[in-house]
Amino acid sequence: MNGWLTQSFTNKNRKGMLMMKKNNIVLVGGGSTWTPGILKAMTTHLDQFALNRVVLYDVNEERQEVIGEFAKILFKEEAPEVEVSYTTDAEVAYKDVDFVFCQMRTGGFDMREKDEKIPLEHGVIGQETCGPGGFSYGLRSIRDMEEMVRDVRRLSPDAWILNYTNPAAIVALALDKIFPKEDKILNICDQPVNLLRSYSKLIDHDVNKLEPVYFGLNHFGWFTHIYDETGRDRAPELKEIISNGGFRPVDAEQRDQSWLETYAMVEDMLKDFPDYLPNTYLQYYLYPEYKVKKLDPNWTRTDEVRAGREKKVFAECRRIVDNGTASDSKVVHNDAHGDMMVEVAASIANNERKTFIVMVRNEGIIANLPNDSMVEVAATLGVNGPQPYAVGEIDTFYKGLIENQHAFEKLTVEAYMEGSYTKALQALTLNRTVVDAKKARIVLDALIEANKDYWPTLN
Ligand SMILES: NC(=O)c1ccc[n+]([C@@H]2O[C@H](COP(=O)([O-])OP(=O)(O)OC[C@H]3O[C@@H](n4cnc5c(N)ncnc54)[C@H](O)[C@@H]3O)[C@@H](O)[C@H]2O)c1
Ligand SMILES: O=P(O)(O)OC[C@H]1O[C@H](O[C@H]2[C@H](O)[C@@H](O)[C@@H](O)O[C@@H]2CO)[C@H](O)[C@@H](O)[C@@H]1O
Ligand SMILES: [Mn+2]
Repeated sequence: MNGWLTQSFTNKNRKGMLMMKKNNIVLVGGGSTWTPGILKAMTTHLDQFALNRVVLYDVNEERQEVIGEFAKILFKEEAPEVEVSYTTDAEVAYKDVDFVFCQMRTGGFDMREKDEKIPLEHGVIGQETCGPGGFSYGLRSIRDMEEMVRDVRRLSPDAWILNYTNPAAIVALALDKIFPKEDKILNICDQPVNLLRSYSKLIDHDVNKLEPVYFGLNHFGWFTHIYDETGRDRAPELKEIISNGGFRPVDAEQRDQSWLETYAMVEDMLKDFPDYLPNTYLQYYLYPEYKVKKLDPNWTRTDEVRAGREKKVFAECRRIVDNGTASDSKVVHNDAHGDMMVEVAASIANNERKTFIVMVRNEGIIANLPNDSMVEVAATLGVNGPQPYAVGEIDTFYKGLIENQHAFEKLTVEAYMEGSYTKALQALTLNRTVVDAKKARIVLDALIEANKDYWPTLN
C-alpha cells in the first residue's frame, strides 16, 4: 500500500496543502547509462512526483549492481524515506508498481555496434534508430518490449508504462498493433525537448515559457511554431539565427564531436527547406550519401559512447560506491532526459495537463496522414493520458516524406509479426537511406545473420 505525501503547495494563484500519492516505480534497464541522471532527476522532483519505492531492474546483473549500489547511496543522502532496491527478477520488479520507466537495450552495445557498422560496410547509413540500423534494433526490441508489457499487466494491471526504449518509432507502432486496447503506454523521446532547450538558449528565453507546435514521426519531425508567453511565434527568429550563425546543443560542452556535427547539419537543412525547424535525425534521410561519406565504419557512435558516456558513468558510480557518498558526484547531472521522464510521470500522476511532445496514434491529429501511424505531436498529459493538439493538413513534401517513413515502420512491424522476409525487404527498400532493392537484400541478409539470436525467423 502506498503512502501519501502532504505537500505544502504554493503558486501565484493558490496556496494550500496538496495530498500527493507516493509512487512505486520500476526502472527497466536499471543498468543503463541514463539511469543515474534519471535517479538524480527523481530526487530533485520529489515535490512534484512523490516516491515510495524505486526498484531498478536489468537482465545484466553486473551492470545492475554498480548502478543499483550507486542508487542506494544517492537516495540515502537525498531522500532516505524512499525505499530503493535492485533486481534481475522480473517477478519482483513488476509487482505492485504505479509507473514503469522503460529504457532497455536488447543486445546491448555489442549489437548497437553491428547495427551501425554492417550497413556502413555496404555503403548505407548505419545509425542506432534510422535506416537499416533502426530496423535491426527494432526487430530486437519488439520481443522484449512485448514481454515486458505482458509481465507488467500480470503483476501491476493499472501501472503506467512510460517508454523511452529505441527505436521508439518502431516500438510505439509495434506495441500499438500488439496491444491496441492499451491506454496506459506512452512512448516518449527527449530529442524535441532537448532541441527546445537549445532554441531557448539562442533567444535567451525560459524554455518553460515556450509553447511548441510540432508534427511528424519519432526522429522524423519538424517544429512549425515556437510561441512565447506573449503569443509571439519565435520560429522565424530562430530560423534566422541558425541560418546565419549555425546551431549548437545547449549542453555543447558535454557533447561528443558527432553530436556537434549533427546539430550543425540543422543549418544545411534550413537552407534547403526553410519552412520549419527540423529534428536533427532528418539529416540521415535528407542527405544519406553525404552522411555515409562522413561516417567512419571503423569508429561509429557506439565506439564514442563506450569510450565516453559508458566509461564515465560506470567509473563514477563505482567511485561513489567506494567513497560511500554521492555528494561530490560529477557525471550525474540533470539533463533533458531525466527531467522530462520525471516531469511526464508527474503530469500524469497529478493530472497537471502540462504540454509535452509525445507519440500517439494519429487518428486524425494530422488530417492527411494514415490514422494508424504513431505520430509525434504536442499533447497535454493528465490522468487520462495524452490529449493531443490537432495539427490539421500538412504540405505535400512533408506528407510524402512521412508517408514513406510510416510505410517503412509499418512493414518492419509486420515483418516481425508475420515472420515475413518479403515485408522486411520491402521495408528496407522503401527507406530513404537505402532505396536500392539489391542493396536492401544484401544488408538484410547480413543483419539476419548478425541477429540470429534475437530476431524471429524471416521466411
Ligand atoms: N527515446 C529517447 O529519446 C531515448 C533517449 C536516450 C536513450 N534512449 C534509449 O534508452 C535505452 C538505454 O540506452 P543506453 O544507451 O543507456 O543503453 P545501455 O545499454 O547502457 O542500457 C540499457 C540496459 O538495458 C538492459 N536490458 C537489455 N535488455 C533488457 C530487458 N529485456 N529487460 C531489462 N533490461 C534490459 C541492458 O542490460 C542495459 O543495462 C536504449 O533503448 C536507448 O536507445 C532513448
Ligand atoms: O548516441 P547516444 O547514445 O549518445 O544518444 C542517442 C540518443 O540521442 C537522443 O537523445 C539525446 C537527448 O535528446 C539529449 O537530451 C541528451 O541527453 O543527449 C542525448 C544524446 O546523447 C535521442 O533522442 C535518443 O532517442 C537516442 O537514444
Ligand atoms: Mn529519441
